[in-house]
Amino acid sequence: MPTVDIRRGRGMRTGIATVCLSGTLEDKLTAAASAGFDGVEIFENDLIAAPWSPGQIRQRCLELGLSVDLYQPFRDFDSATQERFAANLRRAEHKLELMQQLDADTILVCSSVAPDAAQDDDLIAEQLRTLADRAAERGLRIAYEALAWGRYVHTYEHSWEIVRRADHPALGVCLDSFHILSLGDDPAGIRSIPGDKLFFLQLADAPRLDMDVLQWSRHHRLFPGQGAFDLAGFLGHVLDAGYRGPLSLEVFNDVFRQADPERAAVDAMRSLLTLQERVVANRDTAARRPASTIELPAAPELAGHAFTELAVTETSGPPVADALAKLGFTHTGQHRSKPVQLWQQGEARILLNGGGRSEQDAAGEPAAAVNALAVESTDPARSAQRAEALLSPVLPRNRGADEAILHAVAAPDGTSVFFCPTGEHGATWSADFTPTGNAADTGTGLTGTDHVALTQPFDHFDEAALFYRSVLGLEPETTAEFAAPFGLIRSRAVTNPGRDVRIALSVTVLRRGEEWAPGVPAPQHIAFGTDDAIAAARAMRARGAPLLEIPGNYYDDLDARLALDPDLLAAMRAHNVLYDRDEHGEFLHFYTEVLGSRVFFEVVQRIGGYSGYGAANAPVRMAAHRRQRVTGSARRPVHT
Ligand SMILES: O=C(O)c1ccc(O)c(O)c1
Ligand SMILES: [Mg+2]
Repeated sequence: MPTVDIRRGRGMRTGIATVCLSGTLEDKLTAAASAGFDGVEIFENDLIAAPWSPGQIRQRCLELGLSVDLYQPFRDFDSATQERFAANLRRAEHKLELMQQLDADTILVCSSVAPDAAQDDDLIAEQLRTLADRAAERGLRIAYEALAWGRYVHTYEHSWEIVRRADHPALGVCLDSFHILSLGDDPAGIRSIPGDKLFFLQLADAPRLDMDVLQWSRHHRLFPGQGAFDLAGFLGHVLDAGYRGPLSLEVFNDVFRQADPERAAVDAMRSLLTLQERVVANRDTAARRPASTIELPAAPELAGHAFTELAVTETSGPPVADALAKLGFTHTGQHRSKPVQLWQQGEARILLNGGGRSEQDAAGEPAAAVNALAVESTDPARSAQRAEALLSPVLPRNRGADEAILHAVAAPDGTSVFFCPTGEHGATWSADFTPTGNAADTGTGLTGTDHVALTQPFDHFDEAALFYRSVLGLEPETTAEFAAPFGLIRSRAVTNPGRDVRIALSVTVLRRGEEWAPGVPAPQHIAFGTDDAIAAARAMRARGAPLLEIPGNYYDDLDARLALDPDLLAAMRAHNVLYDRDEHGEFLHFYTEVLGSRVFFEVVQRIGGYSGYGAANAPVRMAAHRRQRVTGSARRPVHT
């Protein structure tokens, strides 16, 4: 059996197509190398636009430690007409010559989409055999790929049938997970292709979209683990068939094309590391594992939100503290060495860190933002080791003597993620706080933290979803998309199996312009759980909490749609409580106004098995927050 390279202890050889990354060829190669890829697929357009000769590109790749695993694509090769075929063969000779200078031994020929594509298996096989002969003379190989929108050949079964008929040692197939999984083809059939005929493997995930497959492929591909395809199952079949080439990513994505290539390459590498881990986990016996497996520290089980930390300033701190008091929290502790307050109610804990730097945001609002979220881990040190193995920045801690060691990493949006031990809090981080001696408030019925919701930077939404999935071992829930007052929003939550850690990520679907950008920029919120939302709203209102007012139209529509119990509807209307339900249960929730630049709180009551986030109500909330910004705090009088 051919051996598999093991470089840097990272399992199978990895590769990335230059088309995945933004920038010029130089930017792309540097980014691929610094993220630790072994090789690249060079896209023809990137080479044509590069100032270097193919020989110089080869030299640059050598310096960077990258092999050129594939040159691609060669389009519309086969042809029903003799003249066209002769011209294509001439074009191919030029490219084979170039590949020798580039030191790339395999070229990807994709199935024809041309109007004059041959529609005869024997003819295509014969033409490919001719090409394979020419390649073999130079010691090169042809990998034939079925594009999902190929004119005649569009399935991997068909591409293999043609390769089989051609029966040439320099001709094999290129499998691309997107083309196969997008059409709903069963990848199990790959197992019947001889491994030495699998010349190349391209991996891409994608969200499930009901759209033209070419548009889907060219704009919406994602790195493995970011979309809806079962890439681990797919790769399992390919490895079982005996494929021993690199795992190479080929992702066409409009956002990645604009994003920082260094970061995108790290995101890409993280996806391949996690994919290999999942393939190994799918195997029941060691004998069936890939010859070189990666060893990642397994993700320890998580057991709830320990605390969430807000960075506030001298201006934003006092109103946030005042709001917490009116929500029924007690200031129970003061950090021994830092300007940090601990506020608590039930198992809900908020740290107010007065070390926030910027005094104001662009709109003149005093800065207040989530800067850390802390989850309980059954093995915090291993959580941090895993994060590091998955290329996440591990954060240094400047801690005072005797203070708890907290393991922390930076999430893609810069939020610190702390891993705290489970169980008795006194023994660990909370021991860093001196009790204030404040008597615990009777509270307003909040039990703990239900979720933390963070708007992601436009360029990093899919990266963030993969980060929480791979690094923390959380599972993504369904993606929701809704039209909000200031643009389309996409949201996706990740959660642990016990659903006591929930992080809700959202992003604008199109990049926001500068001209019209009202509303709350990049809002963040912390949602607390309760067993009685109406009672909590009533109690908070009585204390003067800055609760968000919801328009009457919303309740009229709820009544029309759902015919709720009139007393419940009246209570929700009186207390600005919103409602949602699904086949599993019901959801009552309400919000505070925005406090400072971007943060607010939510209170949620889950009834039955409801596990969503009331996404349908988010546009109403956003409009209400905008109104609050425009009119100032215009609350209705207190009803108790
Ligand atoms: O979209 C394309 O044209 C295209 C080109 C080369 C590929 O390998 C591919 O999967 C798609
Ligand atoms: Mg492809």
